Amino acid sequence: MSSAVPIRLDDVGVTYGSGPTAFQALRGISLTIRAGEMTLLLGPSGSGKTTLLQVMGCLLRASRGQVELFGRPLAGTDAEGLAALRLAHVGFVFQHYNLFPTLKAWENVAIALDIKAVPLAEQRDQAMGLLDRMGLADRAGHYPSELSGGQKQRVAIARAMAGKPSMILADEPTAALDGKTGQGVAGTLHDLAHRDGVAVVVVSHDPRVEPFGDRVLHLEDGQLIDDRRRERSST
Ligand SMILES: Nc1ncnc2c1ncn2[C@@H]1O[C@H](COP(=O)(O)OP(=O)(O)OP(=O)(O)O)[C@@H](O)[C@H]1O
Repeated sequence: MSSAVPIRLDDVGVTYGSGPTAFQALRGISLTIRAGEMTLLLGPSGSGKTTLLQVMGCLLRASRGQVELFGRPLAGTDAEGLAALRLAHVGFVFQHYNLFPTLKAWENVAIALDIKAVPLAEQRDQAMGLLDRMGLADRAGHYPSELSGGQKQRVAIARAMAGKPSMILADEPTAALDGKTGQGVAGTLHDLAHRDGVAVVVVSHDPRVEPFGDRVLHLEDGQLIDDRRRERSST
């Protein structure tokens, strides 16, 4: 894992559209995301949380300002270069899991290893190891439809971890889960930050996730209005 800062943004703006319908979704965001901690991104609907996560994950280019991933400026990096950076550094977790329904749990994890060109023979072992870590060893041969929401989200987290990413970006990972299950998933993400040194960034509306954040960023109208660090996580 690189020792450089995972993500640095300097005066980043994102404008959707152009002309009279142009909309500024992000306005002058400057921040640094650190490894080994879980950063929460909170804010009202439409405040720009997903847009900011997409910029961090190299899915969306900033309209202005500088973005650096592990010390490397993204300006001037072509689409292929951005895709390579994503593959090397970023794992994504989504609200609705985005698992392949026709693949078993371990195959859903292994597919991320396949993209990373891990030899076939090792894919199953690595996928099983990750599922074991998520407490899902006995569910490895099940299809997503046979898993609970929390189990599906843990498979999705195992898949996100499969490429040994330096950061995990999660968009509303607990929104579809009941309270206790959501807290369990938030705890898992917190653990990945602290035990594996991964930079975890979680967009959430879910107040139950808040205690798991080491740092809480508040966005409003595309601007960062608050940036607080917790002394100690409650987990
Ligand atoms: N592709 C797009 N084209 C035009 N406007 C967009 C586009 N994507 C997002 N927006 C607008 O940009 C603003 C920020 O959207 P974004 O999805 O980042 O907010 P959010 O804080 O994640 O919202 P939510 O909590 O509802 O998911 C919103 O007003 C949204 O309507």
